[in-house]
Amino acid sequence: MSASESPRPSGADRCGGPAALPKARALVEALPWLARHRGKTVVIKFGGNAMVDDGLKAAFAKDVLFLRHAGLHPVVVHGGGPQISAQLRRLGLESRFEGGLRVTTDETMDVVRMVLAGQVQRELVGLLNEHGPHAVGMTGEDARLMTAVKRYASAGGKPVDIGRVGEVVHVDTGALRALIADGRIPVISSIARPLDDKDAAGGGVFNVNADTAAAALAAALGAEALLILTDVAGLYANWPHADEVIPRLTARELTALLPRLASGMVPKMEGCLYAVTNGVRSARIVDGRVKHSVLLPIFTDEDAGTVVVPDGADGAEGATA
Ligand SMILES: Nc1ncnc2c1ncn2[C@@H]1O[C@H](COP(=O)(O)OP(=O)(O)O)[C@@H](O)[C@H]1O
Ligand SMILES: CC(=O)N[C@@H](CCC(=O)OP(=O)(O)O)C(=O)O
Repeated sequence: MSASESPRPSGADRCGGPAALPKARALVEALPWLARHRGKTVVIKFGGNAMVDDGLKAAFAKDVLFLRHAGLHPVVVHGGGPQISAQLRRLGLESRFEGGLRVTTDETMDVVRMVLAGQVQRELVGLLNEHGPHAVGMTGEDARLMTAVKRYASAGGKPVDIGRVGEVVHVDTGALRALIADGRIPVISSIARPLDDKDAAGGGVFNVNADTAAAALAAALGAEALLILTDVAGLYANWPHADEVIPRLTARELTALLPRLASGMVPKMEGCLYAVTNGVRSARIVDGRVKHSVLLPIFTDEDAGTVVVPDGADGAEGATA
């Protein structure tokens, strides 16, 4: 059939047919959220466990770019625990954790820095920059972004020395804000510069848990939201029974729950609590195994994972990312 003989398409066909309607509806539904979040900063922590699949990584990069093109300012903080452990294994070195924190010798720290800044961060920057000159990688060492003091783990109420593990005590957002203002997407590795010259001797740095780093950055930036992507659907009420995800917690409710939580979730929920008690409007644990899990809580009023809100926040759930 020649073009002149083609039947005249119906109105619906010309618009992509009835199958396209849900797409159009989704776009229209996103409109109020687009207006609401425009110009706001969102810190997204991409956990090492959610980062094991290439398809998920590519989808994550697209989501982050979508946020950027929708006028938000995404800041990515990445993990890499499993990737560090794999590299240590290859080198014949052991991985040991105390209270969810890696025991970090000087030798371990070299591997942590190499894997986080040299491998995981590079890969994410590369994926984001496949679509344009958007992403810039940094560690907490760059422009003194994060300064830390030595952190101890706790066992039976006693402090345990876990080596070169740091607790962020100061964030200098200058370079980060300049990148954001320039429309770039910062991709940050959780390594910090020591406050004390003695810890910094010989170029020493600290290994910071990536959830903790993301929370410190979200608070320092006055972010609208902190999203933590991990490998579970949210915070389960009766762990290890993965039956019921807690949809929403206030800061006070989370404070009461924290002493009963198991290790993987402790730095995440502590980070959420820190963020919402230091100016961030909402902090959410999201299932990073689900493609486009970043977009749903920001652009729809779908319940996703577990959201933590400051005490006294109204019930307007969709208003929180
Ligand atoms: N109450 C809970 N709800 C959900 N997951 C929990 C809970 N308590 C402990 N976990 C564990 O925390 C893990 C997530 O933390 P982690 O392994 O450090 O992930 P990531 O690499 O994303 O930081 C989950 O896979 C789960 O095994
Ligand atoms: C002190 C400490 O434990 N640091 C972490 C840093 C990476 C991290 O936090 O990665 P995930 O988010 O993937 O767990 C580590 O060495 O594994």
